[in-house]
Amino acid sequence: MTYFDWQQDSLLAENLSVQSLAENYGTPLYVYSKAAITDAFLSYQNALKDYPGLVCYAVKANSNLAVLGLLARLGSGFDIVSAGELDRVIAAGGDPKKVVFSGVGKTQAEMKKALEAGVLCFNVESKAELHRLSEVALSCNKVAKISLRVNPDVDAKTHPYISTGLKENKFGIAIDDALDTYRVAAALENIEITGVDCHIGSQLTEVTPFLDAIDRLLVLIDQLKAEGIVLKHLDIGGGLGVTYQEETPPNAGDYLAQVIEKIKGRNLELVMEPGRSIVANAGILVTQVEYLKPTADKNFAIVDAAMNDNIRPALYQAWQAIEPVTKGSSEAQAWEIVGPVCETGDFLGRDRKLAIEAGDYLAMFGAGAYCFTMSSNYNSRPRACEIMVDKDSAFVVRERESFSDLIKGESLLPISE
Ligand SMILES: Cc1ncc(COP(=O)(O)O)c(C=O)c1O
Ligand SMILES: N[C@@H](CCCC[NH3+])C(=O)O
Repeated sequence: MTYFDWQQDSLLAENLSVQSLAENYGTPLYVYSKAAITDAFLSYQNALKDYPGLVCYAVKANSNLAVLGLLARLGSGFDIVSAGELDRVIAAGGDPKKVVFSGVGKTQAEMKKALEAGVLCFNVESKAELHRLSEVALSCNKVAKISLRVNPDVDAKTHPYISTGLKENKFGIAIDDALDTYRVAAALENIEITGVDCHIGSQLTEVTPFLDAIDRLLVLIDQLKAEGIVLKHLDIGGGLGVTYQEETPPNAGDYLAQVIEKIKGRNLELVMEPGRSIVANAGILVTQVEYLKPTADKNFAIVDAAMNDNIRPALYQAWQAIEPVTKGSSEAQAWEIVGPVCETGDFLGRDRKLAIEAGDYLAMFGAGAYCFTMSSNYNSRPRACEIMVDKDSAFVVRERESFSDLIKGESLLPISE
């Protein structure tokens, strides 16, 4: 099923006209499809029907409460990287006992909060973190369940900024140090070893790097077993890619079938942390063309969304499809789709062949993941409104920010003579 589809010349979000949504709610506007999120989650969940496992949606991809609440009701667990994300999960009705806590820089306060909430597991990324976690757990009389995030040194073959499993990356514990670090963990107070974890990068379009990483972890799991450290779960992280342009990533079912084939018979519960593959193609960013500015060199279409709304093109040269939401009859030309922000890098798309006029609405696809969550107020731009569509209904799931949101917490200096 397609969730953003064309009916004659008009783009629909489920059953609703995107043009009408833009007119009603204003732009820039994020539009999410409830059915798209549900189906993407269920493709993971269904792959686990004959194997014990837990899908822990990576909150960082899209942390809107409505998204988290929807996934919580479907039975999802969550992968978090901050106390703020834990608070969001709880506020959305998620179960902290299904939460894994990742991240290289957990503070003492964050550890305490997560211990008190009773999270399922801490994915520990260094020996120093292990010592700190033991101290914090001791001080609040809790036992911290842990897995070590192992950096298996495999090439995820993705953009260098979103590759995390090579030894030069800051993430995880080098595979060669993992055994020793588990021995340290086994001797620490208030620490219970429950698993092992790896996350080698994001937007992977092949299964091989995942399987290579798992092979390395299985060797480690056997070595640990020989020392009497028996792991209950294997967390394979997130990272499965999506189609933005012409990528052909495997679907979740095929990917998980290969993972399960590799680990079956080992009595290991499977944990995973997908983010992008659940929400990316469940969202679009709708923007209006403010001005057309043809120049001798290039044609610029200046739109009302900018790098502060979606920084992916500026940050990773990411390509996301852009189309007018109502197809007109004007002639297609190549346009640079740029925002109003005062940066040369403020572009959403380059050299796009489009038939557009000032006032038209454009949809940027693949905008459900790592778009709103990485948005900012740069240039004092209020963040966009987010809505979720469910068949024939639309719900505002985050209001457009106002000037008072922009200056919240700020104050003028007292006047001194
Ligand atoms: C530890 C961890 N888990 C899960 C994810 C989610 O990854 P993705 O959105 O690529 O599925 C990330 C982000 O890459 C991550 O850093
Ligand atoms: N923000 C990145 C993904 C980062 C993954 C975080 N571990 C993107 O938009 O592609």
